[in-house]
Amino acid sequence: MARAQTSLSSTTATKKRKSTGDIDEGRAKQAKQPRRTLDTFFARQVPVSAAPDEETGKIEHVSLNDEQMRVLQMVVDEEKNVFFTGSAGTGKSLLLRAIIAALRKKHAKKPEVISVTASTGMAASNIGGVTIHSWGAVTPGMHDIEKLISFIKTCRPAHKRWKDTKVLIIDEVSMVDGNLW
Ligand SMILES: Nc1ncnc2c1ncn2[C@@H]1O[C@H](COP(=O)(O)OP(=O)(O)OP(=O)(O)O)[C@@H](O)[C@H]1O
Repeated sequence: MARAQTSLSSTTATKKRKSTGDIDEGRAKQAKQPRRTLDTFFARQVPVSAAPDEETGKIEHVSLNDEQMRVLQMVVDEEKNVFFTGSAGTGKSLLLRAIIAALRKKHAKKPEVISVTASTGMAASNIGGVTIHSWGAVTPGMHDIEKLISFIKTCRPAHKRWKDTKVLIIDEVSMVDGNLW
């Protein structure tokens, strides 16, 4: 329900912006800001990496809810293998951006240990990453794992990425071939 309202208001804002200019542009900007409740006002703020359509370099700070914060801790502090999912609009993308920001901060001296990928180009561009296939020289449809590994070894940049990476993020992982992962 909340998600439906969010997309409805942003669609309306876009239409209005075309016809009436500055005032509605301001409203559209306001609508994009997350709402702050009393609880979130006192909660710990964490940085999130900027969404690709936002100004570059801008670091936004948000208050994660308890569940989001727990997942962030499991990934960043406890270094666990985590699969998180949820219904539309439950805050997965925002959490992922917070995780990426926290990992980049933690591994600031060795940025190559973090790889940000997704199963599709669209999902990858939303988090400032690349497709898992181009990142890892993974040939779609190649089901023979031994062959695939031999192929990856011939592709030096991809092979290096596989070896250097300590944290591999895959957004929309459910769309990745189940034989591979
Ligand atoms: N902790 C939070 N504080 C404030 N706003 C939040 C928080 N978590 C999520 N939101 C807001 O809720 C909206 C939906 O979040 P988000 O896009 O991350 O959900 P999602 O689960 O990725 O949705 P979808 O599956 O549809 O892509 C966004 O506007 C986001 O800014």
